[in-house]
Amino acid sequence: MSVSIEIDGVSKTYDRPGAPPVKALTHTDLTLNEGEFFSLVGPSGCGKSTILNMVAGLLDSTSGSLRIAGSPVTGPNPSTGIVFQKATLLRWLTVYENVLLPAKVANAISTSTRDMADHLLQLTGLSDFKDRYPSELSGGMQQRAAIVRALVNNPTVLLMDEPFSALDEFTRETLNDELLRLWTERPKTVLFITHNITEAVYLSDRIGVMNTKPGRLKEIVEVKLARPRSPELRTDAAFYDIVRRVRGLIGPMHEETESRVGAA
Ligand SMILES: Nc1ncnc2c1ncn2[C@@H]1O[C@H](COP(=O)(O)OP(=O)(O)OP(=O)(O)O)[C@@H](O)[C@H]1O
Repeated sequence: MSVSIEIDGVSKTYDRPGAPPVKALTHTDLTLNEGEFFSLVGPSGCGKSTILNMVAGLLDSTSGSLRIAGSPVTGPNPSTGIVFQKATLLRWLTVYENVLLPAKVANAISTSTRDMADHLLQLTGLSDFKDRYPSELSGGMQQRAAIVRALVNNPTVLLMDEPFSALDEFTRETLNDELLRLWTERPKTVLFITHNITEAVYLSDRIGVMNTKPGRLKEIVEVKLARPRSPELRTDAAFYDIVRRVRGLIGPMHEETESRVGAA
């Protein structure tokens, strides 16, 4: 199995003018294999987004190195797709124009890009909405469009920072299944951040459990559950064993974080 993302001795301290620096992440080593679905969970402020933003090339590390497919991360990379908690669609563009935007910016719109956009819009049930504007879509539909936009260039790496946390439980579970379908159809390495432990277990091959003060990777839990996964899995005893294990590793602080996020 080839290595996809390498995080090697990475730490991050945020310098703040006129205020003490914030040590967000201590020495962290993590390797993701090609095609792996890997989630990061942990209490608020443990450095999950900091790791994702460094892998995305949006943030420099203070020390250590990050590589994707063997090449150092030096900035945003067209072969890395990113989905954030908010869909960040441009409100003056239609859904179709939004999903084609990264290809347009990269000057790479071709028949195959359009075919890919059409295919992904169909897979996510958005075909009939492609000429609508973001404000005409529900939150779940907007997030589907953001996922299609991230996948249109067929990136080798997909980074997702709490992509479903603003959605209701039913929509979240539906999108979990859609995401797994898309990932199975075109395998890619996924780094996924969530506060929802059942979501992490349902989606992932492995889960990195982080701790705070200072932010660090505490343990990696393997999710040895067969694929393809389907909703019944959520009531399976083996599934719940893993959920309990991850919850136990995070500790009681997480209950507070989960309810805060749930209430948001
Ligand atoms: N630009 C910044 N300047 C200063 N401190 C920052 C900055 N960004 C993040 N931090 C701090 O770094 C630490 C890690 O933040 P980060 O957002 O990576 O955590 P997280 O685990 O993703 O949190 P959450 O689950 O709440 O999104 C926190 O203490 C946060 O306050």
